[in-house]
Amino acid sequence: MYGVWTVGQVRAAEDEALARTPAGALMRRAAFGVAVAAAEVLRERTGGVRGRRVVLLVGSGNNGGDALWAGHFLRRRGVAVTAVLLAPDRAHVEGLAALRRSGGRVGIADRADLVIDGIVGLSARGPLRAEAADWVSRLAAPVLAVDLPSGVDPDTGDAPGAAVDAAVTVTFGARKPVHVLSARSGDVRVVDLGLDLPDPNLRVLEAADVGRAWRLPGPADDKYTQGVTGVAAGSATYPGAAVLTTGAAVRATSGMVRYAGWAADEVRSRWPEVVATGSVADAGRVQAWVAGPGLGTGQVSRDVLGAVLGAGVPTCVDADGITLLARYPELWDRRDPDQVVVLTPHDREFARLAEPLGISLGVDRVAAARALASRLGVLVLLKGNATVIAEPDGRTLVSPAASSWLATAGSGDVLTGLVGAALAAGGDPLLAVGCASWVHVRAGVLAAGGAPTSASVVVDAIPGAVREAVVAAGR
Ligand SMILES: NC(=O)C1=CN([C@@H]2O[C@H](COP(=O)(O)OP(=O)(O)OC[C@H]3O[C@@H](n4cnc5c(N)ncnc54)[C@H](OP(=O)(O)O)[C@@H]3O)[C@@H](O)[C@H]2O)[C@@H](O)CC1
Ligand SMILES: [K+]
Repeated sequence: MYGVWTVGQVRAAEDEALARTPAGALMRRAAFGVAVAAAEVLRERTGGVRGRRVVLLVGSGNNGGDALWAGHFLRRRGVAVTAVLLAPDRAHVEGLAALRRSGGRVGIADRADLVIDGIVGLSARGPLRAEAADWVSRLAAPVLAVDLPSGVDPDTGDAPGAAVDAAVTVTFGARKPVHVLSARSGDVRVVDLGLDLPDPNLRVLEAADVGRAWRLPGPADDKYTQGVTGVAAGSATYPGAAVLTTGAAVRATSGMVRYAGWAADEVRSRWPEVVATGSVADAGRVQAWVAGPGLGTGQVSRDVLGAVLGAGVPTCVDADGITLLARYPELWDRRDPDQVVVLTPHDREFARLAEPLGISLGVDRVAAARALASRLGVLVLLKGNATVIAEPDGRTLVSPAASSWLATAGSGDVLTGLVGAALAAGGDPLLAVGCASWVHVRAGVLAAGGAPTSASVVVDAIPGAVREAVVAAGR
């Protein structure tokens, strides 16, 4: 698990560190880290360092100062360095002097093996200004971003205009939200500045965390004790949603999965291990229900959702289930107040539910997810390229922006099944949902293997993803 801190938190910690270190020392440490990473990228991409060409895009602040100092360190390793000053009269004085001392040039960029983006860092506000945006839109070489990709908001990951698409970002002291919320950050490396940081604002699960938390069968377990997942999904029109949601739960645990709904025949024929019935009332005992994918929004679907919410176990509500909750808020009265409810909306479903409550999605997805979680007293998993999982008390996990292979039909149904299985297995619901999301992302990557994939293949990749996590945890 690693933490993510807001710009405000990092600034405060940096101020304290600046006060106890000699002037310029933190910047040189940061810039040295940039130079080391740049040399690595040059070696990986061109086979060497000496004689390679690096262009620095230098803005008016300390981010530009970092780039200039990094240019100075790269010059010492025989790299040809050219600095493009976007605000020549405000360029960092010591950094520019150091670059010039070591033989770096200032001028117009020509061909580059690597561009170092020092346009703007933590003081970034709004879209890039015209000249910077123009440079960014013409970039052809791979980019190493200093602290964060310019053009992306540090706290929300939003890119309101032209923005750097970094291969690598070297950040300082701590990861900030941009590094997990925007895929434009590329591969993120952190240079330690010895900052004294408070509790993180967000947390990110890693393979070993998931492997430690995932429920594995022990010698005393049978099919019931590992947590039975109930699935109320699918309809005559959408039997596939039932098959995918149920399948994800089947693949995620060795315990039992029950299905209740109109697609019982389809589910049985694809997953013979599932106990399938026509209604929630006949389904038998489960430790968690999932409801919603392909369920429909008619009166019967409404009754199904009410039955699930009142069943006295944790519930995950997705897709049509969310639409029903938005349309018929009285369904909340059916909820067992002692049981956790997880909602897994995409943006439109989020808006359907949140806007009547005065909560809009906007660019700050973390704030929006937290607001809805707190307002409804539920756990909200807001799907997106980066997935945000917020609890009513504010604890928040993020599954970082990664590959887009999971943007495929039925992918959400798979996630719902995984969440159900993780909830049924017990433990801290936030951790359970975070683990389900991690497995979903990883299964998506394994299923794709660099080429287009589909939800059924993602379902089949779930055991491989769980195995990776379990191995990482040394179990
Ligand atoms: N503090 C520390 O301990 C350490 C800090 N370090 C480094 O300092 C960085 C923060 O530096 P910083 O605060 O000097 O500002 P920075 O981000 O370079 O911005 C420069 C100026 O750009 C402008 N600008 C704003 N928005 C813009 C836009 N959209 N498009 C174009 N321009 C825009 C705005 O100037 P304005 O023109 O508005 O006057 C702003 O002042 C941090 O990210 C890290 O790299 C490291 O050395 C480690 C130690
Ligand atoms: K930058």
